Amino acid sequence: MLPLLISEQIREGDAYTIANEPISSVNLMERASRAFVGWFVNRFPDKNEPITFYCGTGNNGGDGLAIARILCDHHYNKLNVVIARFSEKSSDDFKANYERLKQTCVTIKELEKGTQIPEDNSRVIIDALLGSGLNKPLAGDYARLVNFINDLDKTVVAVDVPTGFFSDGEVPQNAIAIKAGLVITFQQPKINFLLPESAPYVDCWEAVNIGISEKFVHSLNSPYQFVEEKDIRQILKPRHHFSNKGTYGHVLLIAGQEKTMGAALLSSSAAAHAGAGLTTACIPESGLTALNSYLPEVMAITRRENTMPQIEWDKFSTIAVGPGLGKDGEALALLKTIIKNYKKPLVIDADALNLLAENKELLTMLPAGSILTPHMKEFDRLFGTHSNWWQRLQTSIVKAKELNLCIILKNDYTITATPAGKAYFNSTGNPAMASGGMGDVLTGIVAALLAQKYKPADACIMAVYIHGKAGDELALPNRMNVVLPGKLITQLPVTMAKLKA
Ligand SMILES: NC(=O)C1=CN([C@@H]2O[C@H](COP(=O)(O)OP(=O)(O)OC[C@H]3O[C@@H](n4cnc5c(N)ncnc54)[C@H](OP(=O)(O)O)[C@@H]3O)[C@@H](O)[C@H]2O)[C@@H](O)CC1
Ligand SMILES: [K+]
Repeated sequence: MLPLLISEQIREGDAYTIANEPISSVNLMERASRAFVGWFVNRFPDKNEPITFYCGTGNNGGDGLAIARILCDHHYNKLNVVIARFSEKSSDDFKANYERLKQTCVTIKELEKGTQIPEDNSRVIIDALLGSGLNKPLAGDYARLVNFINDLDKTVVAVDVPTGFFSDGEVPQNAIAIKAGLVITFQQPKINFLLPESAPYVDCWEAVNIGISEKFVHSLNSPYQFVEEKDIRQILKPRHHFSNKGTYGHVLLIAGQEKTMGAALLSSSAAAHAGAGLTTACIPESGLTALNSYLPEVMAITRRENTMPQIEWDKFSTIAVGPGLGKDGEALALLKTIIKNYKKPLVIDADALNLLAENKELLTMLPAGSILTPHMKEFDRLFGTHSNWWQRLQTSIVKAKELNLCIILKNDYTITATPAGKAYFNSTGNPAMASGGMGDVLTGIVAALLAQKYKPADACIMAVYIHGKAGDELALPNRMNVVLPGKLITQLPVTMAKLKA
């Protein structure tokens, strides 16, 4: 896992690396700037393209000056630097890089407080005004310059963080900040890049390694973690010879109503495709023909109106409840019966989450290690309204701990909060997956992995990753606009096999 740090910890990591590698501060800046350039030259290979750098006088500005010099060494020949002298202070590494840049043929302009901003005819803009040192919203000259740059409507590449955008903590609504087409960020994505508030400011980002001490970073034991493919490869177990269907557990999905049988079919199919040894669906009697024809692999327990279904609780390795279940009195009675009789972790999704939201006392009665899979609205119904995602992130951590549950908060970079107080950000998935039924598929995968004896936190992290990865494998190479859930399900065995290879 890649630990994600808040800006104060990022500064500590820089300082630790400087003191213990050891490396001088200006050489660390040089390393960061070279890492930036390494990525930049691949994306912007045209050396005749006019590029303007807007640099502040702190270390972010110092990076900007160093990047301009290094690009000049690479024979980029239309480089202009504008230094925003809005503060009396300048950092030592800024000063050192200013002296170095003066030795090159890069044009340097100085922009004083309150003076007119010069015309800009560049094609590409590098934003190196402010980085992770931001400590208040932009105002005055900074705000004026940032609005000017945004109005130019050019391709903007931000160094480390778009100027004015807070790396962590609550992002003020309508904040004035650079709208970057690309952010080349140092060492780790900043936590707020992974939350929806970043959408207007960060079109895409790339994290480049600058050699910050990994030992130190891990010692901070950050609650925020970024899940990468290597982490999933480590957890995923191979299927062995001489194993049989019993080895991989029995999932029971309690789902569907007459008009929402699709949700039951998708979640059951996903469980079977994600490797559950046996899958049973508890569905309304009217859905039996659909189940038998669509999914001959899946067994059925049928539900009749005003009758509680007969369930042999001990038979099942895990139970998932909710997709298409409805929120009527019968659904509530069924949910209560499940909670009363079943003592292993449950997976709770969709309508079952809304039933919990309306009957909050049930939340504290769920078996330890149970998994909730809310999207934003379901999350707020359960835990109260939130005005931003930073708050939601904090609540997910607090509630997962307090209730001894895992919470999968669905979004781009879906967050899994665990009872151990961690929040894992997923790194797979794409907008083509924004389609009805995708959540039902995820529920089926989570249940299948629980049945295969993965610990609840691992089952969540893996399911979310695999779900997104299957969507990426379908959508990205084929440039698909939409990936339908049924299609994604058939990709699951392929994706899982690749991850085990
Ligand atoms: N440390 C390292 O070794 C490495 C660092 N690296 C680079 O350093 C960057 C962080 O640099 P930084 O700490 O100097 O802060 P930076 O973002 O340039 O801001 C400068 C100053 O601006 C001020 N300020 C804040 N908010 C403001 C506002 N709203 N309006 C006006 N002023 C405002 C505030 O000063 P203050 O107001 O507190 O006096 C702040 O100190 C990081 O993003 C990365 O690019 C890399 O080279 C890797 C190695
Ligand atoms: K910046």
